[in-house]
Order: sequence, then C-alpha cells, then structure tokens
Amino acid sequence: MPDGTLTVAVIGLGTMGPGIIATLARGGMPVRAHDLSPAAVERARAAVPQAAAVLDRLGVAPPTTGEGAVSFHDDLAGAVAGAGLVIENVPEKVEVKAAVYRALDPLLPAGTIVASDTSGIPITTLQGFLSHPERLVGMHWSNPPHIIPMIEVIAGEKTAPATVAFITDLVRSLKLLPVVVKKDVPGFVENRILYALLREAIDLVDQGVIDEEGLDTCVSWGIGYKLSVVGPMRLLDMAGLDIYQSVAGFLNADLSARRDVAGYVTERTRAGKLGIKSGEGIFPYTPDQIAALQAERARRLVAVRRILEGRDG
Ligand SMILES: NC(=O)c1ccc[n+]([C@@H]2O[C@H](COP(=O)([O-])OP(=O)(O)OC[C@H]3O[C@@H](n4cnc5c(N)ncnc54)[C@H](O)[C@@H]3O)[C@@H](O)[C@H]2O)c1
Ligand SMILES: Cc1ncc(C=O)c(C(=O)O)c1O
Repeated sequence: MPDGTLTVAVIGLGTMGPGIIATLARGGMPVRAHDLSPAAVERARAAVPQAAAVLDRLGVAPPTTGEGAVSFHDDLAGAVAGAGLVIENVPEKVEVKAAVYRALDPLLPAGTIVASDTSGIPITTLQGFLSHPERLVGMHWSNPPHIIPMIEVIAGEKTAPATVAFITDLVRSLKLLPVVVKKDVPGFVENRILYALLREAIDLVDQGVIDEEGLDTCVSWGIGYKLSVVGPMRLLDMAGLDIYQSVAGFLNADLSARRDVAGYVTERTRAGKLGIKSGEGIFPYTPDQIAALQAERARRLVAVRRILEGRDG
C-alpha cells in the first residue's frame, strides 16, 4: 500500500509523460522525471503545468499536505534516486524498453516497483529484461492520462500479487479507476477493443465506404457516444442478444480480419506523417491548430467526465 512518502520516477516524457506526472503530483507524490532528449524535457516542463490546469478544471484537489514537487533530471540514476515506484514510459519497442530495464537494474533496490505504461507488450515479455521480475507490472494509462480515469493493471507471469495490489491501491488513492486485467494477453483489454475498431475504421476508409471525416462523425456521435454511457456488455442486453445473434451471424464473416498493418497507415508512417507529433498524419495540423485542438478536446473530455461522474448536467 503506497504511503504518503512514496516518490515516483517517470522515465520517458513524450505524449504520455506530462499528464502522468501532473496526476501523480496532484496526488501529493514527489515526481522525478527523466527523458534522454533535452528537447522532450523542455516540452514536458511546459506541458506539466498545462495538464495541472486541466486537473483544476476537473476539480482534482491535492491532499492537505499539498501537491508533490516535480523535478527533472538529466540522468537516469538521478531520476530514480529514492523512488519507490518507477513508471517506464518510453517508446513501444521491446528493445527500447529492454535497454531501459537493463540500465535500471543496477540502480534500483530489489523492492522498487517498476510499472510499464506499455500499450500492449505482454508484461511477461518485459519481465525477461529486469531482475526481480516479481516487481514489474503493467500500468496502462490512456491518452490523455490526466483526464481518462481508467488505468489497466496487468500482471506478468512472475508479477507478485503484492505488486498488483500496490498499483491498484495507488490508482485508487488518486481517485482513478483501476481495472485488473486477468490474463497477460497482447493489447490487454482496452487496446484489443480499440485496435479491432481502428482496423475496421481504416478498412472502411480504405475501401471507399466512407471518408475520414464521415467515419469520425459516425463513430463519435454514434457508438462512441453511446459506449461512454453504456458499456459493450450492457449494450448487448440493451439491443437484445437476439439482434446480435442475427447480425453477427452474417456480419462477423465480413469484418476486416487482416493480420498486418494497412498500407493506408504504413505509407504515412514511412513518409514521417505520424499525426499531431509530426504536423501531419491523416489530417494536416498547424501549430495553432494543434494548440486549439488539444485545448478543445480537454474542455470537452472534462465536461463529459463531470457529467458521467454525476457532478454536472
Ligand atoms: N500515445 C498514446 O496514446 C499512449 C497511450 C497509452 C500508453 N502509451 C504507451 O506509453 C509509452 C510511451 O508512449 P508515448 O506516446 O508517450 O511515446 P513518445 O514517443 O511520445 O515518448 C517517448 C519518450 O521516451 C523518450 N525516450 C526514448 N528512449 C528513452 C530512454 N532510453 N530513456 C529515457 N527516455 C527515453 C523519448 O525521448 C520520448 O520523449 C509507450 O509504451 C506507449 O505505447 C501511449
Ligand atoms: C491509437 C492508440 N494506441 C494506443 C493507445 C493507448 O495505449 C491509445 C490511447 O490511449 O488513446 C491510442 O489512441
């Protein structure tokens, strides 16, 4: 069980880092942040207060002891010094994560818990790169991490139950929603659902069934809107299992079952068109548009969350 003295190190300060840092600090924990890119550190220095301002709008108050201090460290050893928890948040490549774990090993006492924000690499795979694998656990936040309250907690084959309990208690102490995933499958739960949806969405655009804007409108104002209130299992009962039985009977065989990544995406990633992070992906973005988009998305997500939590509306 985390106590009030827990210091957390966050390694990797890109898309996910600043929101995670702001959330932990708002929970009263000192946070020590590190990225091998000085540019990423500078971006994070600006992004953490921005995420904290969104937490203000969410009504997330620090404990009476006050907000945790955030410090940035050029070196990994400095970042993890005194940390009881290290959150690994580097790119989704096994070899990159493995190198971080190998670098962490001599720096950490055996009992320091290491939580990976991996999107779906099995935790058991990652446990092969860290001594005392019983202390490694999946702690899968969703983007933007300072707004989405659900965090998946995933044990690998060697993860100790106490490690899982530690992280679930920590998430609860932040007034967030831990979901313990019972099997260490690739993609866990959230991303298996999301990637099945994204595979179908890309396929529909690729086939010319609908264009990108139309696809987004259809999903955001249709099933996406509905799922924010009624989960898939409850939706089956709401629609009627007989309806699902009939529709799935012909539709399942027609859904995309591709095992590779669509050329629609591969062509873009190979061309460096990664999305907001590169200024263009499926859509083009100017810096002003990015700032306006991120502010508007935060505003809407905050408003929806407040309503779903029964605080507004
Ligand atoms: N982007 C998302 O929507 C999202 C959501 C949930 C989880 N994740 C997962 O979180 C992790 C991070 O994703 P992201 O989107 O923030 O990635 P990102 O590429 O935006 O940021 C990764 C950061 O790690 C830094 N880095 C790389 N190697 C490093 C090293 N050896 N030591 C220290 N820092 C290093 C990079 O400089 C970069 O700033 C991935 O495992 C990803 O799958 C991503
Ligand atoms: C496309 C995509 N891939 C992975 C994740 C999370 O692991 C997300 C997300 O959190 O939103 C995502 O959108």
